[in-house]
Amino acid sequence: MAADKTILRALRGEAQPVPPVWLMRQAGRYLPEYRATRAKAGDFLSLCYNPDLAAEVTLQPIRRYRFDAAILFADILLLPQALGADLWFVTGEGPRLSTITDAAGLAKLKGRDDIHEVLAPVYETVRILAHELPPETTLIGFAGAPWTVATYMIAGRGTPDQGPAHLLKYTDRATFAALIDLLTEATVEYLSRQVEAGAEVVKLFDSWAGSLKGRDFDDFCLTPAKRIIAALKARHPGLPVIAFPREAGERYVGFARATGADCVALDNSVSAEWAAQNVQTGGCVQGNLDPRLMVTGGARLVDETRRIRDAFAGGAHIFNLGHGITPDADPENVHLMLEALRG
Ligand SMILES: Cc1c2[nH]c(c1CCC(=O)O)Cc1[nH]c(c(CCC(=O)O)c1C)Cc1[nH]c(c(CCC(=O)O)c1C)Cc1[nH]c(c(C)c1CCC(=O)O)C2
Repeated sequence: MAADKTILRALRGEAQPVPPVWLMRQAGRYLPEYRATRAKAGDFLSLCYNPDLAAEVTLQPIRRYRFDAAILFADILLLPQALGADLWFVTGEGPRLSTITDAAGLAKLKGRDDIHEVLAPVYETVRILAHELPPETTLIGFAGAPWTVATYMIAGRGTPDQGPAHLLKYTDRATFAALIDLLTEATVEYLSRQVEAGAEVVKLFDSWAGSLKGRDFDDFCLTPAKRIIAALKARHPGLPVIAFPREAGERYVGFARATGADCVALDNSVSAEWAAQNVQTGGCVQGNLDPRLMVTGGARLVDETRRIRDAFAGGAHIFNLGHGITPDADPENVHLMLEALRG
């Protein structure tokens, strides 16, 4: 029965007349019911660590839109916190972390097996969801990819060009590489526990992959993803994995084969027509509608939705945005997109 879920069929490589659909950040500030639950929790991190409320916000977009997948409500920065970094969110600005700038800072972090006490509420959220989701809905667990998580740990915040992480990569390569290794190993443990708790698919978010070029892309995006996917599949045979090397451009070509991912998620900087010819030939793809269309709506949203659906109709495809839906999106536009996709 489970194998008949639309998302799992796509991940096995099946083309479907209407592609399954979910949205990155589908539980988020554009929904009034999310804002109400976050207010009840107090703040974003309290919401992440409250299993009942985190499960509630995960379910909200499923009730409203009947998406084919639910993504666990958590954040990629919970793992650095579990490794011992300080983490807080500044309203209207984003995340802040204590910084890792040298070997001494790295040495203070915990080991890959010492993360589970902090992350236990996340596993509990997964268990609740595995129980509460409609039987046709696939539950996706996730983690940040090592490079993207490292960029936040090194800079202590989001950065436009990931400058501090690139500098550490050149000035103290041993520390930088050791941080990537620790994150690679800890991510395997973290995702493994999510799968044991009931996640059916896992997704690796490498939001800043596009700033790695040449050999750096191989060493710090591709190779860690390959190691994580191989270790997870050894422990959980048949586990489908979605990889999102955002803004990888030409490097999307062959990424699934090189890493062992079952699906590559595309941002909206590549055209669906190009990706159908150059990426989808290697297996399932996910994406790639511009999230701005969820703000502007109208005929353009309808046309672009159908264009992307039709471009990928020859192979396996999971419909999604090219990046997360934004707080200024109109919830009605999600209905408009779903009607265009299914009609
Ligand atoms: C880089 C990154 C982060 N977190 C994540 C990424 C990778 C994907 C991407 O590139 O967007 C991933 C993430 N963050 C969140 C999820 C939950 C699942 C989902 O609905 O997609 C997922 C999968 C919730 C969240 N994570 C965050 C929110 C908004 C917080 C709030 O409610 O105030 C949500 C719903 C906060 C967050 N978390 C992060 C930042 C930079 C911010 C601040 C920016 C912002 O406010 O949008 C780190």
